[in-house]
Amino acid sequence: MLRIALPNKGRLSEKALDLFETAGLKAEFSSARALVAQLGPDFQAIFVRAADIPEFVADGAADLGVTGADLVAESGREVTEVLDLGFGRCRLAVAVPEDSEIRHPADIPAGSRIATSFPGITRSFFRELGIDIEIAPVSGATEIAPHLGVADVIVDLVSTGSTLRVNRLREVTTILESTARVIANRDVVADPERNGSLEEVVTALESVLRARAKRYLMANVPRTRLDEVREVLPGINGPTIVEVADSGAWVAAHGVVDADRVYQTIARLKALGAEGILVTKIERLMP
Ligand SMILES: Nc1ncnc2c1ncn2[C@@H]1O[C@H](COP(=O)(O)OP(=O)(O)OP(=O)(O)O)[C@@H](O)[C@H]1O
Ligand SMILES: O=P(O)(O)OC[C@H]1O[C@H](OP(=O)(O)OP(=O)(O)O)[C@H](O)[C@@H]1O
Ligand SMILES: [Mg+2]
Repeated sequence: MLRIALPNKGRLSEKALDLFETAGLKAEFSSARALVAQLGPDFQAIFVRAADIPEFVADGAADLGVTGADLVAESGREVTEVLDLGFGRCRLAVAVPEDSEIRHPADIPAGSRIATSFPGITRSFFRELGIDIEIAPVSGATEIAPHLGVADVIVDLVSTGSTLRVNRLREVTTILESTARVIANRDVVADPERNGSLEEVVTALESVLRARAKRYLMANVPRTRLDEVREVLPGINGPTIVEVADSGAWVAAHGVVDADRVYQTIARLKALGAEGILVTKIERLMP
């Protein structure tokens, strides 16, 4: 049985649980506050802080885990990244008060105090620039530090940028981009048996991610326009064409299309005389 570490709260927690559930691995808790759950028949989930997951996976306390790429980098631990989940997208940025003269990282004077909950990444970033800085460690709400006089500069996560704006801060540069990742213990990857189970989980998760980017589209189309319909609705191996009962003039065409091209595809099908167009989500998609 593989043990999977999932974030117990915060930005990644709900999306991770939802993804596993859609992939057929629903967490079964024994009680409301349980930090351990059965995950399908073959896996066990432990619920811990996202920041602790790289450590747990590197040490083998968990075989695999879901956490941010930022937290993996900050931990400095050796783990194998097996899948990019695409959500939890943010960047780790250097920011200064709006009215600061600083335009580039190189403008940051030696001796500056930098508030951050990413001391490891911040130190190595400024070491490479050859600027001596001092870290003011914080564990959240970093954006307030410059206004309290605790720091001149911050290094923190940015997604929409609204927290920076509200706190009258301006981004100077991005240190790294991050999304949620599945990471695995190196010994697990090297062990053929456990790697087999790991691959099973990854394949299931990938099938959900792939499906989320696609839609299944069905339409009744005039038989005489089938060649053109094939161009509009290419599907995986071309559209599926189904006879419509008692209708010689019409056939049904089914195909898989990119979610962001549904609108355009519908317009083109309509121009070919299509009727009864139906679009549905796909739960899982294995090529
Ligand atoms: N604004 C955001 N948009 C998208 N992803 C984010 C954002 N903030 C954080 N993340 C991602 O989620 C991860 C966990 O952040 P989260 O805020 O849930 O945890 P935390 O700050 O350690 O804990 P908490 O906020 O519960 O004290 C981050 O390391 C990052 O990968
Ligand atoms: O660019 P935005 O969309 O505004 O998002 C960025 C904010 O989100 C995160 O904080 P979170 O809400 O997790 O609070 P925290 O500082 O307590 O972790 C991050 O630390 C920023 O403060
Ligand atoms: Mg946070």
